Amino acid sequence: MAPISLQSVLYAIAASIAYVFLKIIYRLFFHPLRKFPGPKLAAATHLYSAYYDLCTPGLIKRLPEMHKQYGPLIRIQPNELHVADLGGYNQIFRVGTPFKRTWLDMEFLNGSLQSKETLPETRARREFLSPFFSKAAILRSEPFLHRQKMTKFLTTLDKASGTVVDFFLAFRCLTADLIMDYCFQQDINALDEPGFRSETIEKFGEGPDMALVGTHFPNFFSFVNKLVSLLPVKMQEEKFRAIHGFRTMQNVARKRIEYLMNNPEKTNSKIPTMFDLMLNPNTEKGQVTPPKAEMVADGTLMIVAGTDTTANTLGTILFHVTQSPSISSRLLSELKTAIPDRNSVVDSATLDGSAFTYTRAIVKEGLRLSYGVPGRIIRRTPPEGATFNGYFVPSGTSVTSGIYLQNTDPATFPSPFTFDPERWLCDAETYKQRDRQMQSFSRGSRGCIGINLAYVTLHLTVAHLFRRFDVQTEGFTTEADMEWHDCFVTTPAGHIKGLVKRRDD
Ligand code: HEM
Repeated sequence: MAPISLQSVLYAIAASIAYVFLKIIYRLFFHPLRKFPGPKLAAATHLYSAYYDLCTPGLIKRLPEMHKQYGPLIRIQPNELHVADLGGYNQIFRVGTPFKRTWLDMEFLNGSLQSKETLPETRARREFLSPFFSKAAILRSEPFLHRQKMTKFLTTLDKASGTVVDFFLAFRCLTADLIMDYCFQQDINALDEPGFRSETIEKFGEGPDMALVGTHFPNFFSFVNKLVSLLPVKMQEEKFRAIHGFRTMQNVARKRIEYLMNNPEKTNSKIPTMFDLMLNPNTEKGQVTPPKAEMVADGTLMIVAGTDTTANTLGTILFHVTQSPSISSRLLSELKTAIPDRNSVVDSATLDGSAFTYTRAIVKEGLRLSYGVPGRIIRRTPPEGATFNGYFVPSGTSVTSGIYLQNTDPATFPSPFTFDPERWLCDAETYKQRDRQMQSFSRGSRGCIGINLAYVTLHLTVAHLFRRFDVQTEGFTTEADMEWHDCFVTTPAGHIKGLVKRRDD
């Protein structure tokens, strides 16, 4: 083969530069989205939003300012618009929406519910899962699940009284054990690890760091993933710690599925797992058992989707409550009246009663300020296109609208960044309006399937943690530790830690 000449290399470089230049000219002056306002650099290249997402706390935090400057519908990528108002959000995410999800190749989640792009595929999978996540199903399992895990969590804290506890890890151990036990009737006993230092949880926690790299550079991300998968397993797990976390979770799910497949008589237990339901499809309804790899991916998805989100909300609540003497004393006074015996464990139905109104308001405000999945949840316009704010948006355009923006809308939530549970103690009509604006669990056909499980976990943890313990975060956790960046879920800069003291009364 003849050697490549310097001249050919120079031609290739010149051709690449010309290609990029022409592409930018096209995007700025001929692209169907050319008339939409926004920074010119964002319209010219994906690198604009990639820079803000990967090198700053996230593009999402710049969006309020950008909307103020350019209006309610702005171009934030060559082929992506961002919608600011609630009407636009509801249009994209409503029940039966024709907007398709955009899925990026992610090894551990391919085939899961979240990877389904179209509504019929989503419905088929959710039909299996929705009854499993219903409020009634979660309440049925509470004596075997939440009561036991909560008791373990509180006992460990009792033993830690007088010491500083890393609640970032403690909440993740609690939520991971709960979700795995609920979904698979097996967990990793993370709550048993001294100091809540579960190796799997710590490694798993590094997963979100890579999430936005995948969003901005999907081909590169997928290429690197494939290369990594060729390395010896030990090296993969040492050098890419999140992979070890994911594999451990996958193995727990796979083991359960294989056990049930080999012991079909066990799949009719009174408290079924999500896999029992999938392995016993209702053929009259046209249900079909998903392939094993997809069931494993769904198992992994539940842990990915439910662990950090719920733990982040608990961290947000712990920080704000412990930093405000007026909020913490009002909460404690409610809890002491409603749970006179410090050591008793009440059930979640009791927490729905009027004796716990302030506790629930705290959870609601914690959900608002922890933002769920704060950033751009990407959807594509349907073949017929769509109209936002009177402007036609052509078919196949990516449109996004972030939860962060909705949850901090100052018109609905005055002083939006202040943790103020009182805002939820309002008349029914105002509550409804604020609730409609808050999107922590998103909405519609792709809204959070784990919402009931999340609420039960949040109510029980907040009520019992604050009833039994005095936690002092001041001096151990700073505002800077709580500053988050967007990694698909919110990821705080530091760990929330606090000195735990057992209450005597
Ligand atoms: C405070 C806790 C939680 C918050 C704030 C939250 C928030 C969200 C949000 C915003 C979405 C929509 C994401 C999107 O459209 O891409 C979502 C989806 C989802 N959530 Fe949650 N979540 C929480 C807890 C849970 C729990 C406990 C589980 C299950 C164990 C769970 C399972 C899921 C699943 C499977 C989806 C994907 C649904 C689909 O694609 O159709 N979540 N969650």
